Amino acid sequence: MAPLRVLELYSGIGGMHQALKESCTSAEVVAAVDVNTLANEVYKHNFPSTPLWAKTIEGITLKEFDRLSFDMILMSPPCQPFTRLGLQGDVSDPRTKSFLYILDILPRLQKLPKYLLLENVKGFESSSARSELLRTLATCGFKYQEFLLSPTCLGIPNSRLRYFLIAKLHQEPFSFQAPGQVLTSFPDQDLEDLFKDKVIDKVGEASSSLSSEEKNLDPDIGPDCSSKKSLPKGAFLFKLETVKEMERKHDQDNDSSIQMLKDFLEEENEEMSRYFLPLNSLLRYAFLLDIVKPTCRRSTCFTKGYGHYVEGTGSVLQTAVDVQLESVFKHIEDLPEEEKLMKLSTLKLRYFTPREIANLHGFPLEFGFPDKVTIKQCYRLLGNSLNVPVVAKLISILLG
Ligand SMILES: C[S@@+](CC[C@H](N)C(=O)[O-])C[C@H]1O[C@@H](n2cnc3c(N)ncnc32)[C@H](O)[C@@H]1O
Repeated sequence: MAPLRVLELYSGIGGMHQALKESCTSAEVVAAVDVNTLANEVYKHNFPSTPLWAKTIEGITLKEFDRLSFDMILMSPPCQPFTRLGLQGDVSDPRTKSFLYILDILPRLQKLPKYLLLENVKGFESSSARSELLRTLATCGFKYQEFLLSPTCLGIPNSRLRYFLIAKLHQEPFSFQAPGQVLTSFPDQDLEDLFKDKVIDKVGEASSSLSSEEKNLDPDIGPDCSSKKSLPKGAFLFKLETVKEMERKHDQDNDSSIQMLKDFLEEENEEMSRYFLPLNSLLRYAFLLDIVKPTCRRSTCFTKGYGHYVEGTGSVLQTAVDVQLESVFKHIEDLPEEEKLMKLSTLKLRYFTPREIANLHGFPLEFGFPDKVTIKQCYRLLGNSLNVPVVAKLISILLG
């Protein structure tokens, strides 16, 4: 059989392409489209033979689309119009224009693609853009299924709750299809559970199977710390964390179905010193950081501001593994600044390296960044990207 002809829209650094490879599908990406010059350079570095269209999607004509004669669309449209802490401009946000253009083009194609996969943030499921998408899919005769999934459901110690839609044309419905419901686990994960409580009955309602962190987590910005700040002082055990949050973290760290972070970490060496948190950040933000050890089985969503903004952009790593976090933070607020800093420094906190984030995202070791890309730029690009094994599994389900 001829390889599937795949069109990758909003291709960024190529997370979708990587997932397609990992899914072992016989496929060829016939065009990858993105306007971001730097992302395109990273894409080219890793997928040199793929035709890269460095232009806006709305600049591609119907004729050009038709000429590509693709069987599948993989796409991650910009998320900002749908994030909870964003302005939620939805369809009126200019960044949604290209997506609406795709929806307009789709029914007019000479040959409709057989398959479609879309990734976006949690929040998309209750947007008007999603309603438009479903309307277009119905017009064209697609069967679809929606999901809200995090890498934790594949045993990966990273929260990155994302909306996914898979759709196929003129075929039998998916065997597990749950119309009008957003599934929060993969269909082969205990089917019984799936239909008992692992669905969102009405769009936008959080399912009982999501962890409390994932229910509250802002998909792009990370946990909302402002609510913690407004809690009465007595509610904090230490580090502005509620007992409930600490229990949740403890439970996650004891969940042996999830791997330990150490499996994803680079070896500590002198080079790592550049990832240590600057002292002023330590003093200012220590109470708000999500601090994890290599033996933890969790980390919060790494966003594009990681390494630049400290608060809520992703976990930091405690490399002094024998130091007790609780003892460092005990009564620390009563200490003079210098002593506070001395205590905090004993934790040896550092940022995860871009390679470590790429590992958690499931990019293989051979995936790399051109030398000219700075660390900050790597964080930005990775923060915009996706979890490869989650998408690879969805592609397999879609084609299965
Ligand atoms: C959420 S990111 C997708 C990242 C990608 N899946 C990856 O693995 O890196 C959205 C991407 O869409 C691109 N983009 C946004 N608006 C666009 C448009 N109108 N035309 C083409 N690309 C666009 C951005 O440059 C960004 O790289």
